[in-house]
Amino acid sequence: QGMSASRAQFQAAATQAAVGVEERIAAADRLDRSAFDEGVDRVNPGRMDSSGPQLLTTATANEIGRVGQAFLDTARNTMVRMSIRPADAGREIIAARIPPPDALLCPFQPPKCDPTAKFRTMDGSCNNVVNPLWGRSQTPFERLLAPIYNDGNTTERFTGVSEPRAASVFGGPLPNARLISREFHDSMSNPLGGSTHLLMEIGQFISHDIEFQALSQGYAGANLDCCTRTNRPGCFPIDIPPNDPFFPPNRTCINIVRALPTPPLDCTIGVRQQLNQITHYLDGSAIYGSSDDEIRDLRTLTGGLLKTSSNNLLPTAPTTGTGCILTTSTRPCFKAGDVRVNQQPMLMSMHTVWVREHNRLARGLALLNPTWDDERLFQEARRILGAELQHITYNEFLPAILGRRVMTKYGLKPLSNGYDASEQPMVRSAFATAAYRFGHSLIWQRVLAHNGAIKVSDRLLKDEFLKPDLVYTRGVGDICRGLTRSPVEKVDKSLTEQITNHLFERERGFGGDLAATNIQRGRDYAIPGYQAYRRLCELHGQFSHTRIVQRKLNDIYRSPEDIDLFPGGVSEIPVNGGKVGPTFACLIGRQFKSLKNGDRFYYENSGDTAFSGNQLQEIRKVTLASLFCANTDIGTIQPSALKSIRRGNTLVNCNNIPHLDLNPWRATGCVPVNGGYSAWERTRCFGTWRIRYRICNNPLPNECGKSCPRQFEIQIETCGIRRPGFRRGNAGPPDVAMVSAEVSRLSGGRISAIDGSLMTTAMRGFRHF
Ligand code: HEM
Ligand SMILES: [Ca+2]
Repeated sequence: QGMSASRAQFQAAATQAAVGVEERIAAADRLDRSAFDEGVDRVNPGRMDSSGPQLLTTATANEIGRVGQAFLDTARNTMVRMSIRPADAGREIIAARIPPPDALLCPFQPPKCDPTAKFRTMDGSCNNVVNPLWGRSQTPFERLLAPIYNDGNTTERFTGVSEPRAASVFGGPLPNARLISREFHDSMSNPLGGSTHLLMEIGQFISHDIEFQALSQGYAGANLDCCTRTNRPGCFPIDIPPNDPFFPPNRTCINIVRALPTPPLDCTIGVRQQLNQITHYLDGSAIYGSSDDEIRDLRTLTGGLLKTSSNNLLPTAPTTGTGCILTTSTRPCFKAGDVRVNQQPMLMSMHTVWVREHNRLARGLALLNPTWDDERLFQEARRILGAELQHITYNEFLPAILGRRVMTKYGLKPLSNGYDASEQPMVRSAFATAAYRFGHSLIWQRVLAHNGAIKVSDRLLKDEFLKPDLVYTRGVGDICRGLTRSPVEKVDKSLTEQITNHLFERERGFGGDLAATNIQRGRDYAIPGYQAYRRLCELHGQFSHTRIVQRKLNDIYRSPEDIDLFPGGVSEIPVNGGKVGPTFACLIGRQFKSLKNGDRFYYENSGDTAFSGNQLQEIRKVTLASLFCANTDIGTIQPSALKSIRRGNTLVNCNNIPHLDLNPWRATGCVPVNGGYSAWERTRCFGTWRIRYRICNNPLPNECGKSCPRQFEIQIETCGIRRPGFRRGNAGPPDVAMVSAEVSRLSGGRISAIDGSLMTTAMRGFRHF
């Protein structure tokens, strides 16, 4: 009773709170408009700082962001009307579960699904047929723990609705993110013996398949300049503390914009959430895009192929309107299923290899199944490629990162457990903002291209950001070979200076800092601190840091409860056989468990969407080594490409690398029927004659490998005498019109009429149509 009364009150307050929300948002827009008009925010800024080109936020995301802003505004206003302290607002509003007032339109409307569809949708909807929006592109990240927004600057566990986590549990501000970066995340190079830089690149590629946060933009898609105009809803810049060892004195700020707000998926009035612009599923969206519009642009629409440019490179992108904002390169940048493709050449190469793999599969399928049209070839190739990507992730990549014990604990090994429709596939915000950014510690400072005999290019990463040149000059093969012959860094607190001082640098001293960005981003999402996740993972009471690291963290943070998740997690001692510590192993393990068990199309699943046993056997042969062999001129490679060349993993000729054989994909998708034809049948007698006939049961002649040269065969025979021909002496020949009508009926309309001469041949023997 009490509960429902207060819900009604909440509902009434929310309805009132939503009044005038459009005007309030318009006022914020005017601020951005003036920043744009005055040349502060620019579409093509000279400096890019940490987040890179924010231009990459899609129009769809921007629209949802506006609605999100309206929801947030309503939430805040509701709390004021209910006289609830900002400090309690978050907890109260989550508990109240208020449906949106009529004034606010929910941007998440479930689509109609075809539950029998064999292929994934492009946007990931309808994967879960009961909750068709789960995992769709342009839906919110999910959370493991309730956020700690610091509205009103309080320090309690469950707090406000929107302002970043900013306060220490002892009161006062958290340590500055740049300060933590430079004091804690030093730039020592600690190579990880035995592994290659490919471990970094495939890790990044996987992240670009499952998550891409929408960031705030200014007027007309301009990049917000939060260092010049600070106090705006989309701004969350980092002040650079004085005496920075690297940045010059005239640089005082790192430009960070906030992630766009979105309503939660159920559109209750609640706390700020963040938006994932791509499909949460590991489904090849980095290759195909996350919407019907994107894929339309990437396909040739013949033979199931994806577009390429000369030398079998990715298709090129126009310089404007695509997130391609290069000013330094003379060569065009690339277009792919994920717009971040142009970030650096190792990533561009990885994208290229996958597009080539798709086209290789489509061509192979076309040879085996000449009757398949463009759409069928495209979807079947996409389905195989998605399986290959999942197999590489769960069979090669994750075991290297997590070690055998963690793989077993979360059921991540191939062949362990199946689809669970109640498992939410969505990417969790702690994973997106911290745990899976462990990969930033893997980054080696150089980009190598290798031609098999010698290094043909060996430059600092900062000189390759946002430039496709190396791909054009050295080619994808040399860059892939470079990846399998470069070292990778240990996962530890050290991150290369290439990303902590020089990220996207175009003017010396004005690069971004990815470590500081990660910390600031965690606060933007208001994920709780490191200790909260230790408790979630049942690791509290144990120590996972060396004493030196522990002491450093104690020096920087006033309370252990204040420690941000990224620095706390990335600096842990790795688990046995893995590369990350127990907290990140737990968060990564849980995420990939839900991406597996929550994906109806996961490649090992049985049921309607299953691959056959023979097909699975072929998919299980796929490795990064076979992928590179099949799609580049690499020629030789070590079989475990994530591991460096050494005894037991020496270079072998690509001919000796097992590879996927497409034969099990010959003529799938139809049920072979009795040799293709039905049994012979006879009509009743019409006078002294009747028709003998059989029908091809295949969807098309020759489908399923069964011979069925024609659709329909007839013969006209005399009643009582079972042999061809019309016996002289009986009552006259059959009536042409009657036979015609009968044949038309029997053939299901496929043969509309036969004339006299056809009838004569049918009387002499078989007549095929
Ligand atoms: C040269 C290599 C890389 C560069 C330059 C790079 C750069 C960046 C940048 C600029 C962001 C956006 C930061 C923000 O504003 O919040 C980001 C996000 C991210 N990075 Fe990296 N990164 C690299 C490699 C990796 C690797 C190897 C991994 C994982 C194995 C990784 C995982 C992530 C994740 C999970 C995000 C969040 C993505 C999102 O939700 O939008 N990155 N990275
Ligand atoms: Ca995806």
